[in-house]
Amino acid sequence: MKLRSKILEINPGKPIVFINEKDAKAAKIHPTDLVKLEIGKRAIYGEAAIDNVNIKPGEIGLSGEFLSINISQGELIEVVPAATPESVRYIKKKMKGEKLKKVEIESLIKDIVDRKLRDIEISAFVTALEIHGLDMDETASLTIAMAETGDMLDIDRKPIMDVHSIGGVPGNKTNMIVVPIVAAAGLTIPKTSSRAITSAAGTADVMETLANVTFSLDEIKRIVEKVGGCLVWGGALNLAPADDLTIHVERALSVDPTGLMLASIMSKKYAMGAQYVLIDIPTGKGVKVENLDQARSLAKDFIELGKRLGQYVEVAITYGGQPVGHMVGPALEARELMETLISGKGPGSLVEKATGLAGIILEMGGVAPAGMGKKMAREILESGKAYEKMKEIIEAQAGDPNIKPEDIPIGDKTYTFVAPTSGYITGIDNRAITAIARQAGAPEDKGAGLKLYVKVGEKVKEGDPLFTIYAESETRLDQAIVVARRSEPIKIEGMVLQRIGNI
Ligand SMILES: O=P(O)(O)OC[C@H]1O[C@H](OP(=O)(O)O)[C@H](O)[C@@H]1O
Ligand SMILES: O=c1cc[nH]c(=O)[nH]1
Repeated sequence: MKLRSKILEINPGKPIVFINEKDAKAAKIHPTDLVKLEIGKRAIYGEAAIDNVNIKPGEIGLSGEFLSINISQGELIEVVPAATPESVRYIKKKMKGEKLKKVEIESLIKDIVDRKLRDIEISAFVTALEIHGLDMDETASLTIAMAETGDMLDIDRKPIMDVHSIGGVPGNKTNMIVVPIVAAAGLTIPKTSSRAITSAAGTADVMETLANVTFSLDEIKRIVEKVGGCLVWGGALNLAPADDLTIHVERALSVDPTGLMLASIMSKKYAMGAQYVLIDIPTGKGVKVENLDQARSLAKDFIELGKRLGQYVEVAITYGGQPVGHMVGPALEARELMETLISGKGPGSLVEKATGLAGIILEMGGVAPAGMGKKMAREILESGKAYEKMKEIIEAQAGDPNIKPEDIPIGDKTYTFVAPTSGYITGIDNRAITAIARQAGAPEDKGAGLKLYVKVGEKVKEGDPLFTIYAESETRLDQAIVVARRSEPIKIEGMVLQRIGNI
């Protein structure tokens, strides 16, 4: 059936094809069906929705997501129901726990990128990976397929360094301090980040409170050639384009299957042309990797995958037993890291982790002698050189380089929890902290999150503040308070943990 295009000024987050019910019935198209649009020799795909208000018979409404495809207003388009993609069979194969072949993985990734697989099928794929995993051959095929379905950055500088955290720990704004330290030392570090997956703030969400994170590859190249580094959102570029489409589903489920995580991270590093990559694996209770054995095994996988991609990879297993620093949520984290960069001092956990990671990269890149990287990283931070470099990066990414931490807007609806009893902080529940911050609206509401006043091992008196929740709406604040009351985000105990007698 040929219908006339009507480009709509709406962006539902995925390509939606709106059809009048009369035409839908005639063409045998049902709501949520996959629809194929034939425009000359091109075929593109979207999900069907019925709209009798804005779309007349003979018209087809196309959501803003189709704009990049170069369709003009009023163009005649052949609209047909699409056949079920072959890759759905491969998803079912993985659901049964079978190994996928390279060609099957390539076909799956191509179908995700071409939008032939809808969120419902991608979600089944993510779930199958969460349950059955991928072996190293499958992971390598997935990584290369994810990278090669997109563009590759080609920067004429050597060496190209990169850093990536597997995430999972609340308040992990560390790489926003690592990147300016490394770039200030003269190394090139084109850092791409994803938005939050399981946490309340991905690095791209935090950076977005300070500058633009959405650039084309040419723009990234110009930024990196000018200032030596960047902090951009991987999903904005046509770089490993399947990554953001799968992350969108992972975020809703708050899962990050290991094989997909390896491919997601390493495909972005591969596409950016990184030669030396440092991977941060936060390890501890309530994060993605809970013990050292699991961390070492994952480290081996990253190193092996790097070898297959021609990259030199090192891994830092870092302490993830409680949040990094005191702030959780995009704007709050941005305030904390900018305060740290400006003063050269900050919470011990943040400064230790950032200078430790940056130090390893400085040694990998050959600008610091072995064993001296951390000291050099700390000097760069304390001397203000890292802050000066961050200002350059913010300016190159169209932000205000002179922004003050207190100018970064945070939620004005707040609620503070206080210690119900005196004692020592014996635990901070990472999962509960993330759940509270997300319920408060993070990462979408940039000002939402929470501020911790205490860390593990510290002493509190009854009535001392433990943490403040920040939200941008009363409703979100109330919901976050309920989540906080239901969980025990901060554990306080006296020095006597248990009394046992009469055994
Ligand atoms: O904690 P969750 O949300 O699961 O993980 C996602 C975060 O981890 C990585 O951090 P970085 O960019 O290396 O700093 C990703 O890019 C993203 O920002
Ligand atoms: O970029 C990232 C980070 C963690 N996990 C992923 O899947 N991707």
